Amino acid sequence: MEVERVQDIALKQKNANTIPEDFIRSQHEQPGITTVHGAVLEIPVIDLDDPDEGKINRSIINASQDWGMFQVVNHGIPGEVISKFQEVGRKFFELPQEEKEVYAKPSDAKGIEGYGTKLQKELEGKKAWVDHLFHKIWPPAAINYQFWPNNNDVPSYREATEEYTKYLRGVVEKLLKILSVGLGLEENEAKAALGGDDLVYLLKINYYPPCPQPELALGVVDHTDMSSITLLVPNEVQGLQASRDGNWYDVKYIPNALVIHIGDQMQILSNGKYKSVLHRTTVNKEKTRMSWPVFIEPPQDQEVGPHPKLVNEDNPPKFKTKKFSEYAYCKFNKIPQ
Ligand SMILES: O=C(O)CCC(=O)C(=O)O
Ligand SMILES: [Fe+2]
Repeated sequence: MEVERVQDIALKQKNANTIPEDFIRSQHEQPGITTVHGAVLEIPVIDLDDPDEGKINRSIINASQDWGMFQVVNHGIPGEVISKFQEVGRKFFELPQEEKEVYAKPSDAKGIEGYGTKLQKELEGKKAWVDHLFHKIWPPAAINYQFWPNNNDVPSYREATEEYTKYLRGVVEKLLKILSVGLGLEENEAKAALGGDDLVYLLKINYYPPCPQPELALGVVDHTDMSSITLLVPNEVQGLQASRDGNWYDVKYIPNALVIHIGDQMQILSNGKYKSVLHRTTVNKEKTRMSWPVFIEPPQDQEVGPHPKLVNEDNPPKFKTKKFSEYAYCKFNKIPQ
């Protein structure tokens, strides 16, 4: 095995009560110092079953401009569909290490699908307290089943994940329509400009083992998602934080709610009207935190830029138009866009 998994490091450190040096963040990042506690500001929670549709639409549009993040409840995905989907993901991470390694991202493979741990070089010398499994879940032609835990390793993984995907697609369609109308476009125009029915749903399962010094470490470090939007379900352990005006706020855990992030491609499409949210995750001393973001991404060859109907002489484009693959390459390699 080339990379040491955080899950293994956590087991070794359990009795030491300390974390290895390369997980200790600099002071300006340490959650123990930088989190605003008892915050008055709260990320909006939106009821998708509210009889007042205008209110739902306005709340989503406002939250996307203001925070770039919100939670939705009564979204139509049954609680047991979410629980089963989460249970099979948890079962994967409970497999013996060598069985998980079968699904590891091959080091020479293009793309990011597979089981993995961020390499140090990607994080400027610091390590993040998290392992992950990435694989696509939609559309069917884009799926690589080699990265889905098979039935011998995790029974029902495929059924539970497909069931969740089916319901999630309904929520994605709904949100993209609302966001499109919020820009003054026809309801299908935002989706069409992002890749239409070729939009890729990329699942990531994050596994954050217990961390002896959670105030010094971070799970996923601060970033914006590259996606158009991201829909996420966490487990019950607090950890997600959003940044606003330079401060970090906890995103309250609400059972069965979906957390929605506006990602970079939606910010670009909207010419900056919607904000791609800066966020990060903290870890817990006793408990394992997990989360299941699904990134709704343009296909690799899709050109994305400010929508032509939103730019003119008075409103020049604030972002370049480029292929999603090129955007992703620049982001990974920290090349200015
Ligand atoms: O774990 C979470 O709640 C968020 C993770 C995240 O932001 C990511 O994986 O991009
Ligand atoms: Fe993220």
